[in-house]
Amino acid sequence: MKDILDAIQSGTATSADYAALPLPESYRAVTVHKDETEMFTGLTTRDKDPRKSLHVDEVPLPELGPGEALVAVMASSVNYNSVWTSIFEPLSTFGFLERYGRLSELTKRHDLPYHIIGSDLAGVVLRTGPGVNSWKPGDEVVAHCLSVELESSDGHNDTMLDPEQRIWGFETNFGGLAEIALVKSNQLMPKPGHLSWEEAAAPGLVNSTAYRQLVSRNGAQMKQGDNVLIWGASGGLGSYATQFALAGGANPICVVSSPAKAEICRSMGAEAIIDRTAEDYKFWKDEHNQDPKEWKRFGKRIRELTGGEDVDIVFEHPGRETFGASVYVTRKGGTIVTCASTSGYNHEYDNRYLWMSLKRIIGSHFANYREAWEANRLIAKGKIHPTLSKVYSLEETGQAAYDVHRNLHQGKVGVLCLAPEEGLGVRNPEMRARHVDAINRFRNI
Ligand SMILES: C/C=C/C(=O)SCCNC(=O)CCNC(=O)[C@H](O)C(C)(C)COP(=O)(O)OP(=O)(O)OC[C@H]1O[C@@H](n2cnc3c(N)ncnc32)[C@H](O)[C@@H]1OP(=O)(O)O
Ligand SMILES: NC(=O)C1=CN([C@@H]2O[C@H](COP(=O)(O)OP(=O)(O)OC[C@H]3O[C@@H](n4cnc5c(N)ncnc54)[C@H](OP(=O)(O)O)[C@@H]3O)[C@@H](O)[C@H]2O)C=CC1
Repeated sequence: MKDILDAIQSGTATSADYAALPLPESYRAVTVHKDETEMFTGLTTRDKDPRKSLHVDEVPLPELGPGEALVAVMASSVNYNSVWTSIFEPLSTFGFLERYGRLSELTKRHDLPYHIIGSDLAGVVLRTGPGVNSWKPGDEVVAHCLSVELESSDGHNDTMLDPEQRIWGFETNFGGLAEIALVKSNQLMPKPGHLSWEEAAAPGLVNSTAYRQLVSRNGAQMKQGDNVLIWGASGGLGSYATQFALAGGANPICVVSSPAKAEICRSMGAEAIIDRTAEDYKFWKDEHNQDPKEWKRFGKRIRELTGGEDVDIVFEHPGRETFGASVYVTRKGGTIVTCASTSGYNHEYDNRYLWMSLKRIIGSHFANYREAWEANRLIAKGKIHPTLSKVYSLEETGQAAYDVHRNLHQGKVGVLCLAPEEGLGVRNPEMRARHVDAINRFRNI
């Protein structure tokens, strides 16, 4: 592993040098263990502690198959799907690995008693399998997390519709929170040269998801002037949704839960901000009943901030706690676009406000190949910036996931894998200098 790191750090190693480097037989990786899936039984979601279930293990290097690449991972990031994996909710991810393992001889590799997690990476290609022509050892890359087989016609217009669509590092093994990762080569994209390894690894999953959800024709098709209500506007998804709204000429209405988070949104350029803690919205009177008066109070606040207008689009992901309010405050003919249910997946809303006002609910999940590429291109062009706040070591991944689970973080939380320190890997310092304030906006707050 030291030789690999030396080659990356040298800045002069050629593709042939990388190809000649021997690969280690094993590497360090963040895992959950199959024999621990019941460890939190009886605890509330909040009390399930990722620091107890996430391990750093020495694991054997997987065999490289056709169309695949092994990547030396310099940095990765924590996504909420890793939190779900670590607390074994809503399901243990070992069921996904078993199902994938039944597909073919090659996919059997994924069905193991440990799950190497992580759905983002920035690093360097070490080896490519048969049939890979676009990438070679030594290429500096990021990887998006869409894994598809593409053997069915269903996925050929929109790769997210492939019946064998999976999220790498969540529904497949050999994820990015590790020193080496196994990906399909069509997950690879060029690493933006103006970013360090940990900055480049931060946006991938959430940026691509927010792009499809808000911008793409498969999502809400946001346009100039739209009022866009963004829940968790300084969080993982929300910090990119806010940037897309601002860059696309829309008017974000940012919902956050503290003055510090409100300040981050303001510094991104948002003007309409609602602190949900300060304003103390209680959309649920008790476990079973919502309070439409609170939806109305929330809607009135939005109207105050927009000069009397309702929202064209709601960027939804909190789920059960907010969904009734989201449907209510959307304007006639508007769109609620949802990709998640952090607070519970059995949503309740008053359907009269949906059909009588001709609103639409759109389900959205990650992004297809093209959308992920376009989202990464916006990062590479400096139009959208990483929202990295804090960086942990691989050993501290449990703590990093705990921070995200407990909503103690801002934006994105990074993890150094092979990178010995922060700030390495910048290849275009001139471009970086032009954007450095925006790149650092979320740091250390
Ligand atoms: C990028 C980052 C993303 C995120 O962070 S997202 C947040 C984290 N993700 C989650 O929380 C999602 C976790 N996943 C799940 O909870 C489950 O994964 C799903 C609920 C999405 C699906 O559950 P399942 O049990 O896989 O699906 P089923 O459809 O209930 O069961 C599969 C069996 O049901 C059959 N079936 C499917 N549709 C129908 C139908 N319409 N009529 C009859 N049967 C149906 C199938 O064929 C299959 O059958 P057979 O087991 O024999 O293969
Ligand atoms: N389907 C897909 O492709 C994807 C789905 N997801 C899912 O989306 C969800 C959010 O992910 P991500 O943005 O990375 O997570 P983060 O935790 O980084 O951000 C979410 C933010 O939402 C806000 N929030 C959380 N709970 C509530 C609540 N009950 N009511 C109102 N606001 C709330 C919080 O902001 P504040 O406290 O400031 O209000 C929080 O910071 C997760 O469930 C994740 O699994 C994520 C990426 C892709």
